[in-house]
Amino acid sequence: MLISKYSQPDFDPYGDNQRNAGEPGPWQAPVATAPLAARLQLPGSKSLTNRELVLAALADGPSTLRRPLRSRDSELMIEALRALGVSIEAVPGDGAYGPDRRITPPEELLGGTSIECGLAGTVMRFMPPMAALALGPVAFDGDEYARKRPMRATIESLRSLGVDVNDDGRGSLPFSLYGTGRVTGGELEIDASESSQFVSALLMVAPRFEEGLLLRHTGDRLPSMPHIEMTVECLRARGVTVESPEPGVWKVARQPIRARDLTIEPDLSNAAPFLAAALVAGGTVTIDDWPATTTQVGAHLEELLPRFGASVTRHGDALTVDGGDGVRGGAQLPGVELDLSEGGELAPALVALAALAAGPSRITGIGHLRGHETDRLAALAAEINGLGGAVTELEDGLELQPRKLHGGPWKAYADHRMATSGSIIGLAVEGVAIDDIATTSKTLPEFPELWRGMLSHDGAGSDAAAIGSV
Ligand SMILES: O=C(O)C1=C[C@@H](OP(=O)(O)O)[C@@H](O)[C@H](O)C1
Ligand SMILES: C=C(OP(=O)(O)O)C(=O)O
Repeated sequence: MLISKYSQPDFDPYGDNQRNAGEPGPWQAPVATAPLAARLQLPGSKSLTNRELVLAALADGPSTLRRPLRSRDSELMIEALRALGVSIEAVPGDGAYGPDRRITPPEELLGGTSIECGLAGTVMRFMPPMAALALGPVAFDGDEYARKRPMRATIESLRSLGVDVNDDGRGSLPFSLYGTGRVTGGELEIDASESSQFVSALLMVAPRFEEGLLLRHTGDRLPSMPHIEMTVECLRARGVTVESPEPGVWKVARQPIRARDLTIEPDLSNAAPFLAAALVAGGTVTIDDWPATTTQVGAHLEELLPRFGASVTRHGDALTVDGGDGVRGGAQLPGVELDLSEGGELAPALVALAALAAGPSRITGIGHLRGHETDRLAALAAEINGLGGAVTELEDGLELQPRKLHGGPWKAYADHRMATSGSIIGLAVEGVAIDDIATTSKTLPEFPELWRGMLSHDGAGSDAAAIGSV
């Protein structure tokens, strides 16, 4: 299978975020030495950026995305769409984190190409149904671990829709399909219990199927429902009618997807480690441009962080988390019982807090995290236990007993959220050495500098200054 090397003419995700932020060896997670008084502006949402790129590419005219995310996952999506003939230009914007994007759909999507998915779930799940609308063969592959992420629902659903898919039967990357320029659509049953992205992917292209789509999820659970609601909202904002006659069933008729100019919200899931930091270091962390209403699951942090003792307030469009004295200042975080089936993406940050808590915790509903960038349940248990923790893996979650942690190596497993999870623990535990902080470039290449910036705006003298201001 021909797979092009990951390349971006106008962006080097590792440029100013060299492996371990320019430091030789592992990245020494900085310890908090004073309460925080930090204010941050975060780059755009990965989930919104990659949905809007896809929808813009399928729309009835050009769209502009303002303040889109610029990270490995979004650049992989841009390259994937370009490979199918979509024109995506960088246009000047007001963002500190990169240019805006003008997306012009082609007359006809073209195959005869290969798509590099990296480790991006959104690319490996969203692109194949779209590629089925292209004319010609399209091959898909990704990073080593990407070949372990579940893809069976994608492969089987395309086959059920009559698409010619070539794979080795393992239900994972690599595989290829042969697009004929059209998909009939109609009724389809899928088991999306391993990832909501299977549903989102089909709903986004369904308006372009000849007969639309009546999609029924057959599995016994469906994780990350807010991400499906996000997909439905993005479609509705482009004039597409999506009906859900009953839970787990969606109906989309053939109809145009409208072109649209829009501003991408900041990534609220990437806000999680920064907001969690207030509970560890003590003091306050404020995130600017927090949307008044949003489909992003990061909005649940407003209810989740108070479970660990934080107080959360909003002033205009800023959200502030006050962590009081913080673990550093002697605060005892309570243990928690959480079902995170809706917000698995938030689990690595919240598990880090639970590992620093004074009481036991049980975090469940996240069995599907075994199919994320790495097996996050195994990875979190191994790394926290390596620092002296007492974490037990459950079938669908983790149980944590309170322990005093010590410093030591922390493996990121090429998982951005493992890297940021270790950074949270490192705020309170001296000597946490993260092997690959550069892996944060998957969704937040600026993480190391924003993290250090947050710590330099502490309550010990400096004013709460904006970090990453636009
Ligand atoms: O559609 C999306 O943008 C996402 C859906 C979720 O995937 P899962 O349903 O596989 O958890 C989430 O965890 C992932 O980070 C992004
Ligand atoms: C699961 C995640 O990513 P992906 O979009 O690659 O599935 C994540 O960002 O937590």
